[in-house]
Amino acid sequence: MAEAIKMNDKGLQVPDQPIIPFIEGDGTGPDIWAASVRVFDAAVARAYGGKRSIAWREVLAGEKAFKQTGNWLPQETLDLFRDYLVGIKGPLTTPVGGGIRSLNVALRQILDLYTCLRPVRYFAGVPSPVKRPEATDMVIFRENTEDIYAGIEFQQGTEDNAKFKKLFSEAFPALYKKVRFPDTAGFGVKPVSIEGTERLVRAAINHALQYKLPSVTLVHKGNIMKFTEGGFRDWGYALARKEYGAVDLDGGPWQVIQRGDHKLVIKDAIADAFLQQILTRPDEYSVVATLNLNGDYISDALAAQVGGIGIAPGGNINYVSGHAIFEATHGTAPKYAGQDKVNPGSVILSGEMMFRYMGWNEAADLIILGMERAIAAKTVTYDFHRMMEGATLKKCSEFGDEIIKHIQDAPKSAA
Ligand SMILES: NC(=O)C1=CN([C@@H]2O[C@H](COP(=O)(O)OP(=O)(O)OC[C@H]3O[C@@H](n4cnc5c(N)ncnc54)[C@H](OP(=O)(O)O)[C@@H]3O)[C@@H](O)[C@H]2O)C=CC1
Ligand SMILES: O=C(O)CCC(=O)C(=O)O
Ligand SMILES: [Mg+2]
Repeated sequence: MAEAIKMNDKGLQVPDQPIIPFIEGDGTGPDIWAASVRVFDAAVARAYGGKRSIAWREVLAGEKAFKQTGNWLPQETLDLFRDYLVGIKGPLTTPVGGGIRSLNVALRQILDLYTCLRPVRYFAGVPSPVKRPEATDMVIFRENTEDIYAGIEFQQGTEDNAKFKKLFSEAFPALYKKVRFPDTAGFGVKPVSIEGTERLVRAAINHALQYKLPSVTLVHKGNIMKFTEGGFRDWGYALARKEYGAVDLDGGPWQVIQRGDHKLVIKDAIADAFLQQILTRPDEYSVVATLNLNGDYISDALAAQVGGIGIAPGGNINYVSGHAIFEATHGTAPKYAGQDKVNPGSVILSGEMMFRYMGWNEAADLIILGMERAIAAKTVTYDFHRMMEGATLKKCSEFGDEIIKHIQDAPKSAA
């Protein structure tokens, strides 16, 4: 019988037939979802021989929701993600400038999915713009509910903007003088809190300790934004000391947490320098904990480094409530919509993360195996094909078929 995944004090409780809500997504989302769901079902069937299966439940958001219900993000969608705890989604469009605010960001904020977890690893054979792509092996923990992404903005020329300026100029005249062109300025507010920082940094340190990784780097622009990004750095270090017994390394500010023979270094880097060092010295970084906007930029940059956004997965997770929605790092790639062309790899690997989160490691391992073998055989979508010598071009659906073939051919021991 299909049932909901639950969370209790022992952790996530996953039945053999969990109901998993999914959003198809806008643009290339439907093509990608069609290929991905077949891979998920094939991996589960091969791993558990019918003992386990997923009861997929479509929920609406974005253009499809608007067409069918007149609402971009129906309440029912939020209710079902809340009730079923774990879900997966395709990308959703956000217009630039005016129009609706991001539905992707709204889902994260409404469900309080405070960590955007984006692992970045290299698959052998993937074409990359750097000389040693295998040296990049990082896990990004991007804060998902605060920062300039909170959407607190006052549009230039509006009544609210005028009201905000009046309050601001009266309360903080000296600061207001710093606004170079006050008459024509839009304003944004950047909230960054101790609680928001602590829960994100805690998730990053827990991950590094669980997998015995060498370092957690707090990435910020705290030299300029002292009380937001600087706060993030200071509160991160303070949390490591308070909750994990971190001690200063060579007089600080870097720290070390010792757990048996595992030495975890807590360090920090200023975001601009970090962005050049991930290219020049990627092996010096492992777990990265950062604020919302930095994390957005860093995710796409690191994805490109290991071969592109076509295989960049992610998950939005609340480790306390258990709620999680997995999704690709990329967007809707609208110019390719309906062409059965783009790489479904990011959503397929987001599903792999989802299975691992559910404790279905056998299905997750098979997805990795299928992906590795499809790439090694050079049967790839256009994004890899255009940079690979001697590759065979596959459509989005065909790349899914290739992965399924390798999953079904996998030796019993792999399943
Ligand atoms: N979480 C979400 O749902 C996200 C939604 N968005 C939204 O998506 C929309 C489009 O954003 P945009 O800035 O164009 O960024 P996109 O990530 O959608 O696309 C940018 C480029 O990345 C490449 N790309 C993206 N997806 C794939 C894929 N599956 N396989 C291969 N290549 C891929 C393509 O490169 P090339 O041209 O070289 O082929 C594409 O033109 C916007 O409305 C944005 O707000 C953006 C990010 C995340
Ligand atoms: O919500 C969007 O449209 C963009 C979000 C984004 O780029 C991201 O989460 O990486
Ligand atoms: Mg992004």
